[in-house]
Amino acid sequence: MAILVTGGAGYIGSHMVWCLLDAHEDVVVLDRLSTGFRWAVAPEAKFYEGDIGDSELLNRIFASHDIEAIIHFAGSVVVPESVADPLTYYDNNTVKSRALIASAVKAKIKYFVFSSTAAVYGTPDGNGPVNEAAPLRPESPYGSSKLMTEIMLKDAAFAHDITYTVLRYFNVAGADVHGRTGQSTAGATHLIKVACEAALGKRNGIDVYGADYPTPDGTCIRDFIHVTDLVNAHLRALERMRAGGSSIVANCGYGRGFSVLDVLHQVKQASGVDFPVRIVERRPGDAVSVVADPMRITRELAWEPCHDDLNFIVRTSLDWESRLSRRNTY
Ligand SMILES: NC(=O)c1ccc[n+]([C@@H]2O[C@H](COP(=O)([O-])OP(=O)(O)OC[C@H]3O[C@@H](n4cnc5c(N)ncnc54)[C@H](O)[C@@H]3O)[C@@H](O)[C@H]2O)c1
Ligand SMILES: O=c1ccn([C@@H]2O[C@H](COP(=O)(O)OP(=O)(O)O[C@H]3O[C@H](CO)[C@H](O)[C@H](O)[C@H]3O)[C@@H](O)[C@H]2O)c(=O)[nH]1
Repeated sequence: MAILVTGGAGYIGSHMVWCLLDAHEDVVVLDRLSTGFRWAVAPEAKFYEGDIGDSELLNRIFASHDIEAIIHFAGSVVVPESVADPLTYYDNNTVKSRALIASAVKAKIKYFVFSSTAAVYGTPDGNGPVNEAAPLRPESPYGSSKLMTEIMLKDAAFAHDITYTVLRYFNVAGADVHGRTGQSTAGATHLIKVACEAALGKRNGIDVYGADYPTPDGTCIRDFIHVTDLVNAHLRALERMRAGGSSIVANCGYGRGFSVLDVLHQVKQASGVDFPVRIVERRPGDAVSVVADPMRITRELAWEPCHDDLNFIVRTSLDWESRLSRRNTY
């Protein structure tokens, strides 16, 4: 049987594809290549270029492959973009996920893993780590669009014979330790990616969006998880469901927060480049501090992170960024 990876040409999805192939799984990828790249998909995976909302294409995929599970990464991922263009986010993340879930139910797919986000929590109460029972108060259309998909999945699984795992990612960063893939989107907005571009001279420094937040150094705090640990959690989720585990929602993070300035300090140290840092206005939609309580994933999925180290995360990101420069100058 095969695993269908939607968004498998994107940053996290392309790592998932390698991880599944390394575990000797058969992999089918569906991606419309809006932010992903065909070259990022491992050659051993079967690739379909198309949209998750195209139910005819999905029917063809289900007819051609014996799909056991769907791991659903495809979506639009930039928080401020969702604030500026909410309806596009609701369409791509919610409406099209509904179509994908409907196709999965119709085809009697057994297992579904969904990429959700810490953005469903908004700004958690207090400064401590947030667990899965915390109130769900997204502060951006991006977060709301993902929360709606979580709700649809829960209701669909109640009514139909499908088991799901919702993984709420905190801030994903780093790159494949073998250098096979990494974050490659041009004009990226993610902090570590932008900082690495600045370190390698691809940008003229970095803007820090607000240094007047109620945190020790005034900048926002995030829990950065290495992408390899993250995709391994998906593999654990699949194994757990295959062993009869019931539907579950789990945070994916390490449980430790770093401020924006902490991260920039690490990137400067690891690269040896003192790039310019400019403090500018706050960015709409940013929560102050978002750190995971990883208890559930550790316990239920027997997940053991291997790369809980900001310096390692930054170094693999820098390595990938250098590879990308060489690749683009071929
Ligand atoms: N990067 C993070 O820090 C982070 C954090 C939390 C959650 N997530 C979630 O993880 C998933 C993957 O994120 P990413 O960082 O790899 O983003 P990405 O933009 O690199 O990957 C998304 C992929 O989905 C494809 N895609 C988008 N809409 C599609 C559609 N309608 N049909 C088919 N393909 C489509 C894109 O071409 C791209 O290859 C997303 O669902 C995102 O919400 C990411
Ligand atoms: O050039 C930059 C980029 C980011 N930041 C700051 O760095 C922090 C992290 O920002 P990112 O854009 O890297 O990530 P977000 O926390 O906004 O969002 C990410 O993590 C979320 C989960 O917490 C979502 O899942 C989302 O998909 C993913 O983009 C924020 O305070 C942001 O204002 C800067 O100061 N300058």
